[in-house]
Amino acid sequence: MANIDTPIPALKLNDGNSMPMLAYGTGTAWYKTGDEGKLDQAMIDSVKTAIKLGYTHLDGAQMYKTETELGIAIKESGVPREKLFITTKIPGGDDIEGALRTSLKKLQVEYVDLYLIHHPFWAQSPSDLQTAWKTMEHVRTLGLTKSIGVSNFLPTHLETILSTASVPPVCNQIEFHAYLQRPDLLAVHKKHGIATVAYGPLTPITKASPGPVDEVLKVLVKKYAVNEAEILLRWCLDQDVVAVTTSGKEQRLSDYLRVARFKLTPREIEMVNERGVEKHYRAFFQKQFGEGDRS
Ligand SMILES: NC(=O)C1=CN([C@@H]2O[C@H](COP(=O)(O)OP(=O)(O)OC[C@H]3O[C@@H](n4cnc5c(N)ncnc54)[C@H](O)[C@@H]3O)[C@@H](O)[C@H]2O)C=CC1
Ligand SMILES: O=CCc1c[nH]c2ccccc12
Repeated sequence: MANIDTPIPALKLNDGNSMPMLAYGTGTAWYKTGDEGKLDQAMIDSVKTAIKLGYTHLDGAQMYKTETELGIAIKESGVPREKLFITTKIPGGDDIEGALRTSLKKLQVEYVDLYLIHHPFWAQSPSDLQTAWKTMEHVRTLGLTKSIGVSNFLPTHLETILSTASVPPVCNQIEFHAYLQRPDLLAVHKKHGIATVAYGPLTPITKASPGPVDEVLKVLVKKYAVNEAEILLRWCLDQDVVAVTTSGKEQRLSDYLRVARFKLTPREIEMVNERGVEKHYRAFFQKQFGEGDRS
């Protein structure tokens, strides 16, 4: 039974669909480096726990090699398909329709809610991205996904696909937290009505700890009687950014849901932002961005 007394808000997307603003991720903590066929029962149990607690937005990817586990958990949860928001991602631009059909089989669903191009770094030329985006539009028309979007795209990649797109991406899933605020990229999102979806939202208290936002977090933790993670997740939501987090610990998953119960003030968001820009930290795709790049 769901333990949410206050529902997680949803964000309206530019194609009219809605996305729950807190997601459970099946990548970090769960992705496999080895044999995809070896089932991870701990992950299945954790996804079922998350769904039981009230998570409806589940973030997957072909690259994580965990779509089969995600599919089993969804099926065993007993929650009707239409109550869930399921995302998965294709790593590159080859055979997008075939890759999506394979993902759907593993996920044991007829359609996903959101299909993303995981990153743009495989493309050799702008036309590679444009061709891939046309195929994304095609799989949406076929009804294999309700919405289409991208991940880890920079302004130049977005402008490239937008210049030939019939349907714009609903979102760009990016690393986003107090130490990687990416104002230029978010301005492009805003200009085109593209939602920002944050992965790595807890980085300031995990990989990049200690740091300059710690003092502000301490004050806000006391004021709202929650923990640091919840402040960081709420900091996303209060800037209209969807947060994708994860944990194998039921208590943490349960705690995160308290984000629905409070709001930060504009001044509190600003305080986190002001201290956050004092430090730069990128956990993912460092090689592709290059040392010290802040975009
Ligand atoms: N599109 C992309 O390229 C990427 C997408 N993702 C997606 O986002 C999801 C979440 O990514 P993360 O970086 O893991 O998000 P995150 O920054 O929310 O970190 C979650 C991790 O922090 C740990 N944690 C939580 N509270 C903690 C505490 N107080 N102390 C120490 N550790 C704590 C959790 O156990 C979990 O392992 C992934 O599972 C995946 O679905 C993640 C990375 C890249
Ligand atoms: O999506 C998160 C980051 C990432 C990029 N490549 C891989 C491969 C396997 C797991 C995670 C990732």
